[in-house]
Amino acid sequence: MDERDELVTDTGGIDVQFSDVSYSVTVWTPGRIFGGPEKKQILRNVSGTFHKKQACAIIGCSGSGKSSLLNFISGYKTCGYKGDIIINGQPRNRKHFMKQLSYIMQEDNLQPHLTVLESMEIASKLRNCTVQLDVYHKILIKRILDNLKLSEKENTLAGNLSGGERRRLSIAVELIRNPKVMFFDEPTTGLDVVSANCVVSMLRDLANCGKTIICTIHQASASQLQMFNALYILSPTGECIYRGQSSSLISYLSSVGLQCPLHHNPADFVIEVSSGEYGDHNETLVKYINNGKSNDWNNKKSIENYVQTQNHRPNYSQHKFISKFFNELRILISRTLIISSRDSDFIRVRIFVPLLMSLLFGSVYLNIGKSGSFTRDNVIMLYFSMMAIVYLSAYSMSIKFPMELLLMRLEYFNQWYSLRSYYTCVTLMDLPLQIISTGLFCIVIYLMTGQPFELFRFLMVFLMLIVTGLMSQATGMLVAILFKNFLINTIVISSIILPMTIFAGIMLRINDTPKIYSWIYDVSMLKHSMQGILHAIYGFKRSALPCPEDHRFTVVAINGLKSRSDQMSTLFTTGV
Ligand SMILES: Nc1ncnc2c1ncn2[C@@H]1O[C@H](COP(=O)(O)OP(=O)(O)OP(=O)(O)O)[C@@H](O)[C@H]1O
Repeated sequence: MDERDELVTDTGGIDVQFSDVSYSVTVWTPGRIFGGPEKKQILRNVSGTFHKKQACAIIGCSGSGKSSLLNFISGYKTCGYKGDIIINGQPRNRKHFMKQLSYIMQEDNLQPHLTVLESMEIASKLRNCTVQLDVYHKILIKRILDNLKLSEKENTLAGNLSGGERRRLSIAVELIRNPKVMFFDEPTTGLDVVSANCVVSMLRDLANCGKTIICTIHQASASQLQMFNALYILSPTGECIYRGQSSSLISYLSSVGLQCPLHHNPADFVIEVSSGEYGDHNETLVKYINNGKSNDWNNKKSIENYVQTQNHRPNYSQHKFISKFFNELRILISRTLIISSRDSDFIRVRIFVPLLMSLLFGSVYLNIGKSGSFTRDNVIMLYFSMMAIVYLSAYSMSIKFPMELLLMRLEYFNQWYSLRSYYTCVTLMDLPLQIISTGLFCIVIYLMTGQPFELFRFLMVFLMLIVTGLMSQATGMLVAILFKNFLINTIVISSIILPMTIFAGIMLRINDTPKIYSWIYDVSMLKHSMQGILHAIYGFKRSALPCPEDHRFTVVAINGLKSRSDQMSTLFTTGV
């Protein structure tokens, strides 16, 4: 079978079954004397099945646990959950299942600085692991855009699309991968009725193509409700009060004595019932549907009908996802280059802020390095220059990275690329920026403050600053990954760097440090960087610096001294 045949052949759908799913979280209760954690049950032993070729909506009032259920079934979250997930009759293999699903969340998984067509092409390149798309894949992209009514917006930036168009583009980029199961978290929230109807009708079309569509809906109109094949309704206490066909909902409620008023939206009515507006019926309903285990209201016949109509619907491809590191890397790098060329504010700040800082330092400490009488000030200037690089590098990464982390998490969860390719791309793409900004900073400082005019000394100082900057960036990235929050990142970064400034050998002399802390000097990157910079400036048999008579010390090159510690202590203890 050639690739084209494979792309138009439906390889069978997926039934997703879950049983006795519970989810509890730890909450802090202020009512208790000293507060303290308490377990709050969000989902209570719910069960059910989402069938292939069906679009199923999970509905319920706000906070009933719809997103929590979706997160667990998709495998996006597992912590705090109990229960079994069965895929086509077999226990779920999460890794394997992830390759067959797409999760489209409320937040767009879109790069705002890419056009609609670019977003589709990059998604297709990553999916096919190719840097060049062939005619067939271009046609496939056109077909998906036509189906989702986005063809006219091909050249519009994703960030400039309307809410409904963005939602449709989020779905379009995922369709490139042709997943068998698609999860949507509130795809209609924030859309007007027409756009919401358009999205729901598209979900139904996708189900008719053979996919399993599972989505949470916050507020559904009666007409939208009818477009779904099946409904799964949660009570405010996280139990199932209905599971079955959307068309059977009214009969189901009647069978327990609840008459939906004429002209009343059944979705609104069932939510009102679950909230207790017509008395407490939840217990009866949960028992009646056996907390989702009962299959009585699911009409299999209607499912078969959709199977028969699927050939008349657009068919999205099934293709093996083969991840090739270098191709992924090339595609990610080209994507980053396009985005950077359109969003250059961050790059400009990264280059111009260090440049301005170096001009300020340079003008304050003008030609200070030429005179032996200012050696101490020169050492302090070099120390502050290094600290400027440390702070700029650590903060730039810790603040920029969390912004990308959410998108990366979604793309990675949806199997767009491997983490290895992503992190390699981030590091490689930032390296030239780091080199340029540190290079400009170093050139200005070095020349303005009158450091020795020797290329090898300059290159050594430059290298020390680059290495220190990269280490600070790595620290910033680590903190960003661990805490994922700008405010916490800022505090944590400060509390890591500030104590390190003490152990750089400048603020506190090594010999004066209590023995218990002396090991910190061995692991302090600032101390090693500072030592390297001072060696570059004053070491390597540098001749004596001119020093006026009235100064007590004539500064000599320290290279002649026997050991590194002698050199350092000479520098610091002579008051230089
Ligand atoms: N990690 C958590 N810690 C504390 N509470 C949580 C946590 N995760 C979820 N919850 C709580 O669980 C309840 C269900 O959350 P969930 O997002 O699943 O509801 P939902 O039905 O999707 O709500 P909505 O329709 O408003 O989006 C909410 O009350 C939420 O505050």
